Amino acid sequence: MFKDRVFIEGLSIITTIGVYEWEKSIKQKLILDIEMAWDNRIAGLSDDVNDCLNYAQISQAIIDYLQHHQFNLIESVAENVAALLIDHYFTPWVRVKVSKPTAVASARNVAIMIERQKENINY
Ligand SMILES: Nc1nc2c(c(=O)[nH]1)N=C([C@H](O)[C@@H](O)CO)CN2
Repeated sequence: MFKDRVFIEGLSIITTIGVYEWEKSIKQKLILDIEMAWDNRIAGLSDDVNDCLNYAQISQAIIDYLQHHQFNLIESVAENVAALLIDHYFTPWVRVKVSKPTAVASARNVAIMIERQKENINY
């Protein structure tokens, strides 16, 4: 099985997110942890940034996307980010964890996680 990965861990984004009415007029912090399948051999041999899955470019794209879209559920955030990574950055498999650390006062964190893959590819 193909094992190479690119990670983005602890990506912090301030955005409008939440189910309740009072949440729709404020901004809250989300933390994203992302794991993307990618063949790192080409970039590892060429040492050329154009050959890699560029975590800096992708981080900025996710920040821009979430600052311009509003969701109720963190599940929807994860689903849309996974689709962005598969459809626009061509990663064949992703794991996306979305944390909303300030959502439950008595919990250190709450989060959901999904794994998605490009259709017809098994990872
Ligand atoms: N599984 C989820 N449960 C809840 C969510 C969510 O996005 N996913 N959201 C809320 C509210 O927005 C909450 O964060 C307000 O504190 C409740 N449960």
